[in-house]
Amino acid sequence: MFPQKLQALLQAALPVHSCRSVHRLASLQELAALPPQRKQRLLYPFSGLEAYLDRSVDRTPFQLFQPDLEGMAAAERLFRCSPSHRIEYVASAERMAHAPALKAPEVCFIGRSNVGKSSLIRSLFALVPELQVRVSKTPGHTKKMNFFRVGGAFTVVDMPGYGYRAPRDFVEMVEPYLFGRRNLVRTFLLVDGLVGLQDADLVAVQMCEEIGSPFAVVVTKVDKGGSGVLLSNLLHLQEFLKARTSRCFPQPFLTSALDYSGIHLLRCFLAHVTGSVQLRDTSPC
Ligand SMILES: Nc1nc2c(ncn2[C@@H]2O[C@H](COP(=O)(O)OP(=O)(O)OP(=O)(O)O)[C@@H](O)[C@H]2O)c(=O)[nH]1
Ligand SMILES: [Mg+2]
Repeated sequence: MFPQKLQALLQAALPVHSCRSVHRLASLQELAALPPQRKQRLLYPFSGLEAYLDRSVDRTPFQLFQPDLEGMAAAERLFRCSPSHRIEYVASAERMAHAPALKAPEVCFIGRSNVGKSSLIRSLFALVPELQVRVSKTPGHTKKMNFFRVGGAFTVVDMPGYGYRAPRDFVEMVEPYLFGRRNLVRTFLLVDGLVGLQDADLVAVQMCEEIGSPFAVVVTKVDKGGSGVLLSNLLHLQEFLKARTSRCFPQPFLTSALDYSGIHLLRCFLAHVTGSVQLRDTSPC
């Protein structure tokens, strides 16, 4: 048999789910072909809503994170694998004591079960399709803290969700991590754009404030449903954050794991807060 034919047969026999294909909007290069307005909405989803959201807010302390394309491209390079920069799953832990001893700056994603934590992380890592980040329609899917290494630059931690079908030992697992992990540089609290802030989120915000280190809010699933609901949830969120928090980054990050809105910006923010890229004209966040 010809070697090429043999290879083709072998490839046909490989399980097709071993590697996802890369979504076309996951890479900045592919966005160049989009109409300018669509590209702007995808890269800076907050900017289109700023006029509405900003009206009740004193602009002076309002800090927008709006890196240019060059900055986003530098961040994107960190989210691509190379032989000297491996992006990989490291370990899962049910207790802080079992968390891997990693020295790089760390960021973690918390939020209600089903809010889209794992999906968001999966879209951040979409340029590494062989990396498995498991998501599910069923709330309570992620049961442990999952650690992903981005070369030597930083670590991303996917947390189990709180609320409905949360692991019974959620508090014992997550609280010691949030209060005790010394290399944790930023906590991202996810809120569903269409559901808005829930009681359980208020407890999580309170906890983030008590931890005493900076955190940011990520609004998920902005592709879903009408913008009216999203807008009113955002106004409420913004008023709440302004009145009740002192550690939260004032700009919520609007994202969709489905159409990649805000994913490029969030990659850049992660790279920035972990000190992995230097951006022009951007103050420390
Ligand atoms: N339309 C839309 N659906 C999303 C988005 N992100 C997540 N989902 C869906 O929401 C459901 C839950 O997603 P997960 O990422 O597993 O949620 P999670 O927060 O990790 O959930 P737990 O692990 O159970 O805490 C899945 O059905 C996803 O497909 C999004 O941006 N847009
Ligand atoms: Mg999950």
